[in-house]
Amino acid sequence: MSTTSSAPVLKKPIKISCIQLASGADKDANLQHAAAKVAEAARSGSKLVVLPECFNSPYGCDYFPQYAETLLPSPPTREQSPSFHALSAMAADNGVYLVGGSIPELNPETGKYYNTSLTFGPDGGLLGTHRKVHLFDIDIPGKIKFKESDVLSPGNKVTLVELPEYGTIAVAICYDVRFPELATIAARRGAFALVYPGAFNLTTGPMHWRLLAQARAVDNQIYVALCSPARDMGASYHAWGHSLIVDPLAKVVVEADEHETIVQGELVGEAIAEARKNIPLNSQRRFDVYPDISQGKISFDEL
Ligand SMILES: NC(=O)CC(=O)C(=O)O
Repeated sequence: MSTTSSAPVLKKPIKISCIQLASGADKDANLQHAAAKVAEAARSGSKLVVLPECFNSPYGCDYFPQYAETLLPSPPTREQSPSFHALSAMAADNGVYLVGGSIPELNPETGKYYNTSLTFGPDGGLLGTHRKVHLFDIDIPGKIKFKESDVLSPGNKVTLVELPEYGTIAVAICYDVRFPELATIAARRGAFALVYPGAFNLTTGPMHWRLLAQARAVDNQIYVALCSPARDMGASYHAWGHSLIVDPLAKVVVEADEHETIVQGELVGEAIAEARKNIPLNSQRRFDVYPDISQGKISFDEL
């Protein structure tokens, strides 16, 4: 049988905002627009703000090299990464934790590109970096073919980010949501929320976007937030939108349509505790029958 931690995973309520940002090809304009929206979310009381995958560029393999920024050595200069500095300022100016969507990254030493999410604290300091672990390589004939691995390299860590007054969140990106192991490891290591900047599309979005958010929530009895770009039918990739927040019982708290908007919810520790008390999965696991995947050799980006 398993052991259960009785420690609260969320110390006090926190309001989260997922900004379903409308962005285009102009990076500077995207950064300015994101800053205005983060300020709007903060004014409404959110202390945890999330931006979408590739929030400052179009999404697609053709765009990654063109928009890539250099993040290492950290901190990068403004010339190396204008987005790093813009995100740090958005967090500090508004006193919020900011999961800064994702940006294309170039590691100049290896020449490899990544899809990378940066999380900043209310003082503007970098708290965590997640490189998309599972690359979006799919081929659904007649519908969508996408091969991130043509350009990108995968990250190799589970990313847990500590928000000192609140607890720990896990950050991963889009396709990562399809892999329950990563979510379960993060939850068993104490995360109160799984936060995924993501950009599903008009084929996979209606099939799986909400389902996957609810699946990760019900598996792990914690909150799940998915933050998409707004849909732009003039872009080469048509994002599904539908940013949403799901509670620890897998109920959809709020879900957007496809247009630019901010979806918000209050995350409370009692909801996690109650879900886990009423349906006590954590004390019923059978690690004598199957292994505990949260133990053993795991690569963490844990700050
Ligand atoms: N864009 C992604 O990374 C993933 C996606 O669209 C899907 O899994 O579907």
